[in-house]
Amino acid sequence: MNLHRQPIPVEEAVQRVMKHRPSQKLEEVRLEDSYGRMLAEDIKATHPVPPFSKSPYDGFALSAADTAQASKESPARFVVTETVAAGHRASRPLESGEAVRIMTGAEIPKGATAVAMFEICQTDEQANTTYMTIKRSLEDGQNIIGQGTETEEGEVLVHKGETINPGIQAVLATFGYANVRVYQRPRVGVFATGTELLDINQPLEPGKIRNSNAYMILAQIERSGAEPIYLGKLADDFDTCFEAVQQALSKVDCLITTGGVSVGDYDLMPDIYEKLGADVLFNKIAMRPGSVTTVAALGGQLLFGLSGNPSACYVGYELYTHPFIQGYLGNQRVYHNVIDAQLGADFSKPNPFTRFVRGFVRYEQGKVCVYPAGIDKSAVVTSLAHSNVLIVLRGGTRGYQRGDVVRAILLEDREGTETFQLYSS
Ligand SMILES: Nc1nc2c(c(=O)[nH]1)N[C@H]1C(S)=C(S)[C@@H](COP(=O)(O)OP(=O)(O)OC[C@H]3O[C@@H](n4cnc5c(N)ncnc54)[C@H](O)[C@@H]3O)O[C@H]1N2
Ligand code: MOO
Ligand SMILES: [Mg+2]
Repeated sequence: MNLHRQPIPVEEAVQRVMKHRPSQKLEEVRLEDSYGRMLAEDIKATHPVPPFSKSPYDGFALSAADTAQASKESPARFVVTETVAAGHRASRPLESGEAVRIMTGAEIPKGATAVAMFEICQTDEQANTTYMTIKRSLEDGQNIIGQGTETEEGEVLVHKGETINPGIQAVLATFGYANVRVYQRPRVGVFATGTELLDINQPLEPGKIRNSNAYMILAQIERSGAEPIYLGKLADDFDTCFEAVQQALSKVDCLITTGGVSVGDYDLMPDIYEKLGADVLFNKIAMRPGSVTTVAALGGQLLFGLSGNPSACYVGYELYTHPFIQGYLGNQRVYHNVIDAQLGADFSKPNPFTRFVRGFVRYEQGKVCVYPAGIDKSAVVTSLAHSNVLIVLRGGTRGYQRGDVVRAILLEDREGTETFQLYSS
């Protein structure tokens, strides 16, 4: 066991991971299963929108020229020839002096150049004929949504690499994309290691704790847009762990383990990487928490050895595993977005290494503030419950005061950013 590991800067660790940027695979999914997936094709308008000129109101379609002289004193009078509901078409073109009763969304009949809303029209019946009178003039094109006025055929509306949101799903449906090409979600395996771990449905026993990290990581993987595969928990026994890890590699795109990466007698991951012949990219980072986060590469696959301490595990995932997963997903903006924000509370602990404080955002009188979410210790789990940012406190600083401007990494923002920038400058 090498007790003297050389810590590398966070940026360097991120770079070493991203050098292994994976290639993407495509698949087709049904439109109803596409929410949150990343588009692998540009989406073009396959027809104009709207595909035909239509009425935006319930009213009467008529020729605007017929209303040119209409006034209170001498209203224009029309014969109502028929009623056209949405989904139907007029039986014949309109002639001068005729109006068609038309409903919102129905196609404008030939010969009509405007629509008068019901509210400005009067109707009356005479000898089985319905008449409509109007006391004001209309302009050509008034109250008509013209064919193609929203979008012309051939226009690229959504680009490859965009994440499908409800609006994109509506656009896809508009153009009849029953299936859509997206980037495959990588299958990310998760093992929790530790003889002390109980399943979540087991009662507490002396010296044991429930396995919380696995469930946290499964949700983090989901939040990153990948497919989590829970592979179970492993006792700290070398042969068991080695076999399990080796076998898992053939079933997943990349593998996360939690626990066993430090220098303890039962921290087995370093020896497992060695026996696998994996290339350890780093095993010590100048950061808190998560300094022992270890990443190894084996034949194009990455093995993320996250810490067992819950907060360290959480931070290690967001800094290193999240951007790597974005690579699989075809996302150009692989890193979490960052903002400058005011620190909402004093943070008096000195920061020998760059510190990633789990916190949350508040908007206060137009200002964006970030607050530490609770006890700032690597071994703490409860403060994670209210965390949606990592507050970045520079290494080599003696503490921060409320009101200081700090950087915060946004964990729940979907936008992302192309460059990894920990500090403003
Ligand atoms: N002599 C040294 N000791 C330690 C060092 C060091 O540099 N020298 N580093 C400390 C730091 S920093 C951290 S962080 C931890 C990292 O430990 P490991 O990643 O090896 O993790 P374990 O030892 O397996 O477990 C640590 C802690 O976390 C709990 N744990 C583990 N798995 C889970 C789980 N799935 N759910 C909930 N909690 C879990 C475990 O019970 C331990 O309490 O090492 C320090 N030691
Ligand atoms: O990796 Mo430990 O969390 O640095 O405290
Ligand atoms: Mg340990």
